[in-house]
Amino acid sequence: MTLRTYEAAAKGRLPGPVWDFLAGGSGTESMLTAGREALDRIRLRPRCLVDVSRCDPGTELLGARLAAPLGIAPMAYHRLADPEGEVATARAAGEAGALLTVSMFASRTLEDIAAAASGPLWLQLYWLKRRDLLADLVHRAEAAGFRALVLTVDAPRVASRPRDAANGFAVPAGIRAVNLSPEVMAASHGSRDGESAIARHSMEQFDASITWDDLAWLRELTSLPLVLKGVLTAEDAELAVKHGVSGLIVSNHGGRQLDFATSAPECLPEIVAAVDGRCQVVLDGGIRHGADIAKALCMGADAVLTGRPALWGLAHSGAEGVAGVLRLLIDEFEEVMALMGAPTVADFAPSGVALPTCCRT
Ligand SMILES: Cc1cc2nc3c(=O)[nH]c(=O)nc-3n(C[C@H](O)[C@H](O)[C@H](O)COP(=O)(O)O)c2cc1C
Ligand SMILES: CCCCC(=O)C(=O)O
Repeated sequence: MTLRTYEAAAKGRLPGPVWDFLAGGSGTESMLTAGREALDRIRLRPRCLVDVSRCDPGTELLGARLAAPLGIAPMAYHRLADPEGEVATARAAGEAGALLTVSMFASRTLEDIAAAASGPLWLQLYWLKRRDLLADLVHRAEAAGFRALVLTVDAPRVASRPRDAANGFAVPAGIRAVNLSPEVMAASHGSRDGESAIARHSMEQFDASITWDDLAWLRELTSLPLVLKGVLTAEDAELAVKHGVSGLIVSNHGGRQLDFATSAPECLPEIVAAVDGRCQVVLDGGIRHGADIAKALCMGADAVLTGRPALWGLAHSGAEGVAGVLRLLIDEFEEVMALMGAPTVADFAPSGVALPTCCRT
């Protein structure tokens, strides 16, 4: 099996509009390839005659032990890909020793997901106008043993996504964001020609007025560490650190938000430099090979998240498929460690990559 085989199988199994929702991007879809192209242009600089008879891909992220610097990015509605949804994903992530970030729009309850998980869980939030619902989710996540909150900051609204608009995409009736009340999620259901229900819902329910000052409200609710997802500039990384965040996820939202943005791998070096060790940094978007993990670590990331490949695995064969996808990435990463002369994650340094000019600070 390769990731391509999982992808082809998922495409074959899923209804066209669901596939388009998973695979698609915003605007001209320029960002579906931009980050990937930047990653491909980064070359590895291996060292030789290093003892690599034992390679240990293990690491720690916000105090949690991981089998490798790898996690699953937050994605809404895993039940689109498999009836067990996030419960299957959580089992697989636990088995692989990877982090799972659960979307606020998960299609299984936080409690069921936590019961199936044996590894660390983070909960992702969009800032809803209904702050009482955010507070409820945060408290439930704490009680269920989630380790961190991820606030997605690149989506004051869901961007225009031409495939979803053309399909009049709506979340199918049998699948719901069960952690939120049906009234608040109603606009996500019910197809209308030429319009994405997901985008309509976000215009109705997301609070697009929040600013840095509002983070204090979230921080006062909980002692869980706060991670911001979707930061793409040194300026915002600096502000985030000043506001006491514990981590940043450098991300283009898988090409689904701002079209023509600087891509996440291009921004990573400037963000790592701005943060200067004051919080953890995670790269997300287009991670498709173990070598991508090595490249991210060399540029100063602490870990990476992979998105769509987990859903391909889920559509292919449920928990087993997700575990297969994670195993592929981790096995490839271990091989890259050996061939790079980097037996531990700490051995990946800036000198391990030759960066194209687009990725330089
Ligand atoms: C189907 C789908 C649903 C997503 N849902 C969310 C979400 O609920 N919250 C969020 O912060 N990001 C969401 N994302 C973005 C991912 O977290 C991540 O940034 C992106 O998928 C990573 O790129 P990759 O798919 O190329 O690995 C979603 C992405 C996809 C493909
Ligand atoms: C309202 C669901 C939005 C999830 C999503 O598709 C994304 O963040 O890309």
